[in-house]
Amino acid sequence: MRSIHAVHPEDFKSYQTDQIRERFLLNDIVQPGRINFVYTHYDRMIVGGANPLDKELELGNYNKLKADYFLQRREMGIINVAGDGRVTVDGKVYQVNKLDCLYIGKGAQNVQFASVDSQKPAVFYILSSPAHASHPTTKMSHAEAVKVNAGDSSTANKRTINKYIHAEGIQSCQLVMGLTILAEGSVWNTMPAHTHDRRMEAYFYFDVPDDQRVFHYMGQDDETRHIILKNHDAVVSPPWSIHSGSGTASYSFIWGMAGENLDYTDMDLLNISDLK
Ligand SMILES: O=C[C@H](O)[C@@H](O)CC(=O)C(=O)O
Ligand SMILES: [Zn+2]
Repeated sequence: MRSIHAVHPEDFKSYQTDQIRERFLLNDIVQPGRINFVYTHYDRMIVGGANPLDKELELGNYNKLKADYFLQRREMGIINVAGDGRVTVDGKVYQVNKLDCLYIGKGAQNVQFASVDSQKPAVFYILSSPAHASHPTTKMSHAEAVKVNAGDSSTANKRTINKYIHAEGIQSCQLVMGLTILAEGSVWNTMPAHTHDRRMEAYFYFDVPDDQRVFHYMGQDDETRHIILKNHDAVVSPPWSIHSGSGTASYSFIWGMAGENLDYTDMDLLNISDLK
């Protein structure tokens, strides 16, 4: 499990393209037939992916966690972004199809990931943060997620925000998780932009056509930078940074946070006209 360390906003101002990519880009989490994780030092959020083919993939233990098993002191949120899949938690099987979410509470010891059809494999995006209590393992389908319509086609930011793990949804210790789908012809997410000093955030872009890219914006509001992402790339957003993107085509993305609170609406909104 690779680690990434936290970056100071003053240092970030001098970063060039390579350094921005090295410190924030998680481009290696989805690999065929593998399960991969990156340990971030942003609220100790672990970001991962599981792409099972013919064989199911077992959630392993990692030296870095110094735990008896992965979820001994952690909780986990999983969203499938591809073919039909199954997640088994301590012997109980959950059907997790595209855009469905499974929350696994602290204390679950055995977790396996499988694809229903290896020709159309599942891609499970995984977040895990430290947990102090055990909340029930809960599945929420895409249809059951709370939906918020945001933006407008006249500003190319019409999108539907789907909330799964949050204060009024699936209960957790600190994980907040959901996904946003851009309407056809809309390309801007999270604009107007915001920060939330109380929570880190990670974005994972999916359903980005192979020959298209997302320009993801980072940095303090008066000192922004961009990083260009392809399908299945994730990017970490420090608490001081905006996180917003514009694609060369429509796309979807999973957002996930950990930190002080579970309140989705705790955002410091920025004026577009103040961005630099
Ligand atoms: O803190 C919340 C997150 O940044 C996202 O939920 C924002 C988002 O999906 C959007 O506006 O499109
Ligand atoms: Zn945010």
